Amino acid sequence: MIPSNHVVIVAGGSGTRMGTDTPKQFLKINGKPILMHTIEKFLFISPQPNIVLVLPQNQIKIWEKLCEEHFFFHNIDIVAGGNTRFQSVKNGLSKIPSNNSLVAIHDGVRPFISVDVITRCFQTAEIHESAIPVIKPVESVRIIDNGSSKPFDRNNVFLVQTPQVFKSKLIKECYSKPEQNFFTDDASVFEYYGYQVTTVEGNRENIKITTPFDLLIANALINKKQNS
Ligand SMILES: Nc1ccn([C@@H]2O[C@H](COP(=O)(O)OP(=O)(O)OP(=O)(O)O)[C@@H](O)[C@H]2O)c(=O)n1
Ligand SMILES: C[C@](O)(CO)[C@H](O)COP(=O)(O)O
Repeated sequence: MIPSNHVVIVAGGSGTRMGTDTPKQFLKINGKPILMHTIEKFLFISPQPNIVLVLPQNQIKIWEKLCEEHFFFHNIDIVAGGNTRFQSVKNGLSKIPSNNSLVAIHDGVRPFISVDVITRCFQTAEIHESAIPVIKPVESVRIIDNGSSKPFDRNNVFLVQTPQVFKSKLIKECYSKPEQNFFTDDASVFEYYGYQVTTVEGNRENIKITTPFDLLIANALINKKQNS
C-alpha cells in the first residue's frame, strides 16, 4: 500500500517585521485569515495530504475561535511551535511517520502558492527524494566582496520558496540533528546533513507575507484573482 503524504504548515512565528498586534498569519485578506487561504490550497491536492499545523502555543485557542467564526472545519492536527522556524518544523515533523511517504513543509504566510507548483513538488520529490520551488530574480544582482559590491550573474541565482517536499524518513532524520544558526529553510537542513536538493520552478505570486508592503501586494493579488 502507498503511504499517504503529509504537509506541515508552519505558522508559529510572531511576525516582528509585520509589526501588528495580531500575528500576521491571522491578518485578513478578502475577509479571511491568511492562514486559511494557505491551508485551502492543500485541500485541492489529490490525493489530499494529511495536514499538521504549527501555531504559537498561546495562539491555539485564538485559532480555534477563528475557525468557528469562519466555519473552517477540517481534519487538521495542531502542534505548538518553538522559538525558531527550525524548532517549529521539528515539532510539526514529530506528528509525521518516518517512512517512504512525502512531507511538504510550507510557510503559513504563503497563501498564493499554486496548486500546480505543489503538485510538481510532490511529483519531483517522489523521484528525487526532495523538491523545492525556486524563481529567477527579475532584477540585477550584486554581491559584497571584500567590503565593496560587484555584479553577479543573475542566471546563477534563484530565490527559494516553499513548499519544500522531502521523503519523510530523510527529513525527520535531518531534523533530529542539531540546529545550526545558518539554517534558513528546510533545504539548507537537508543539504547540511548530507542529502541533495532538487529544484523545480515556483510561481512568482508565491510571496512570503513578511512586511506591511507584502500585505498590500497580497490584497492586490487576491482582488485580481476575484476579478479574473
Ligand atoms: N518560531 C517560528 C518562526 C517562524 N515560523 C513560521 O515560519 C514562516 C516564515 O517565517 P517568517 O516569515 O520569518 O515569520 P515570523 O517569524 O512570524 O516573522 P518575523 O521574522 O518578522 O518575526 C512563517 O509562516 C512563520 O509563522 C514558525 O513556525 N516558528
Ligand atoms: C523558508 C523560507 O520562506 C524560504 O524562502 C525563508 O527562508 C524563511 O525566512 P525567514 O527569515 O524565516 O522568514
